[in-house]
Amino acid sequence: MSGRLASEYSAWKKLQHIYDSDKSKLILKDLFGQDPDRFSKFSVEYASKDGPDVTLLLDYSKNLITPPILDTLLTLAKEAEVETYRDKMFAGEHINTSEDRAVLHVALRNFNDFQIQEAGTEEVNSVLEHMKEFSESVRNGEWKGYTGKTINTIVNIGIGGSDLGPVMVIEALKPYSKRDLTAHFVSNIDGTHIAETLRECDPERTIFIIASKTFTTQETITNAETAKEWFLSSAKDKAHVAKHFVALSTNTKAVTAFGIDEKNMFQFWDWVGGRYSLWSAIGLSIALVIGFNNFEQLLKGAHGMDKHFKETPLEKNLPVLLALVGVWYNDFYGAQTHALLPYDQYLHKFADYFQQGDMESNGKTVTKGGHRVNYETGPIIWGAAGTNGQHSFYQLVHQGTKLIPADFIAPATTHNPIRNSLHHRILLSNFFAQPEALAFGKTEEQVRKELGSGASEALIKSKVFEGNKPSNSIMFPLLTPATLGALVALYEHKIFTQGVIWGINSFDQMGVELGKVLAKNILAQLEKPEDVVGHDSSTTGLIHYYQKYRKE
Ligand SMILES: O=P(O)(O)OC[C@H]1O[C@H](O)[C@H](O)[C@@H](O)[C@@H]1O
Repeated sequence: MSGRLASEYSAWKKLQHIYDSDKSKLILKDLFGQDPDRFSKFSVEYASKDGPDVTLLLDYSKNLITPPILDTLLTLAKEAEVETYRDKMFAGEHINTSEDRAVLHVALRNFNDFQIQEAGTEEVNSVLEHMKEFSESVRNGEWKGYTGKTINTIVNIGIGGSDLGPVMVIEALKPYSKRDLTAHFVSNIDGTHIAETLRECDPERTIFIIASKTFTTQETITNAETAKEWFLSSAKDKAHVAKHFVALSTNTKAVTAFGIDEKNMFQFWDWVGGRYSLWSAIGLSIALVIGFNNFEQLLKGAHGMDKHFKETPLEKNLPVLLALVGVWYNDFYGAQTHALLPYDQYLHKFADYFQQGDMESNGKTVTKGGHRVNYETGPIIWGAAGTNGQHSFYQLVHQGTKLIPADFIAPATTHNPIRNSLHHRILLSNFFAQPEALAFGKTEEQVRKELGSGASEALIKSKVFEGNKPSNSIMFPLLTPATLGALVALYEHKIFTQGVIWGINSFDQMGVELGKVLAKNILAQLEKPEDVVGHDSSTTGLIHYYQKYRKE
């Protein structure tokens, strides 16, 4: 994050040289054959030092690396001053330079451990206390709606970072949820989203959580106004809004202007990036659904990983290792994407969540110093829960022409050990088999032997698996709140580390602005064809097509 071009580091040049000269020798089958200890050399087990017990195993042995390559990658991290910038982040320095802000999501889950100097951090505990009181009173039925009934539904209205984190966590921690409290999430401006949700809500028993850091996001404010209108069509009296609407924001003025009482507002601060905000007041829906104690466990699990990231030498540092092997494929092998493949149905939103987390953070073309990069930055993140992906896109991962590094993630035990864990054993057998198949493939000789004489050459060729496809495997005993916290923090710090190496600012999102501005301008032109001015012929043609059919 020094803003230097990564390609100027001597370790980068060395890596390029190694790649050019040794690429053909980097064959997983051979690397494993040559070194029976490869797994123990290239795996690390993380155990939390204090707080809730969390253990995580990272096996990165199925990567196209050797000890000298890993050493050079570690040198690259040193040269890029990953440790210095990490310490700057924890110290509250304004490492988000374009917005002149600190980056302190770690302060939200700090529990007074690290010394952090930044205005607002001293208020973290009181906001947590407010979240605790509120979530408990809703959960235990003390909080009543305007007709005196208890609350059975919450609707979080927010988008991007004010939506994806809570959605992912609530899905992931379903075993801990209060089953008689339904949580809905409305994000899209498409009226269908709120209309379909409101059909399932009873105005007397629903709380709307308006989640927006800025409280200016068009989608969220429009959806919130629609929800308020819908609510008031039953409740009539505006005074009832206080029982049914709360806000999560940094913008007190806009919240009160919307009509939400300041005491129903849960504050956070500009040093919390949207995509890093699930740990803040934005996590209120999480606390409501899984209970405050479990929310706190989530935070503590993340804090354990923060400590690990902050205090562990780079060669044993999980986020750093994940980041470095990622850089190896992204920048030297030319891999365009990175797949997140959790073998846990509860983690089915994990890849969606980190699409924003990673792509909004590291999808940049200029360094902090304003230079255009001459290498690749953030990868395209995608994925789906195993085994579903196996029956759709794995064909391409196994036999397609692209190199797709992947992280396989699985819990050793399940919350649903039905049929004596039969399902889980089958799930895990796939979790073990897929990285093995990707790495080691199936040779033409094997196929020939299997098919016997008479098989056509074309058929033989089509059944060959070239192998040598890299992956990481991450395992943990069970998906608990604390484990999930650690897992999410692991990826957050991976993203940070890569951003530092690439010299970019991982904490702004200028790339989302242009479309917003153009949409605002177009909205004002939608009424009449003669208003449509200042566009290219394609955009004009599309708007005219809409105007032919519009009914309102
Ligand atoms: O929380 P809000 O201020 O409503 O922002 C919601 C989202 O919208 C923006 O366009 C950003 O790209 C996201 O980073 C942010 O999470």
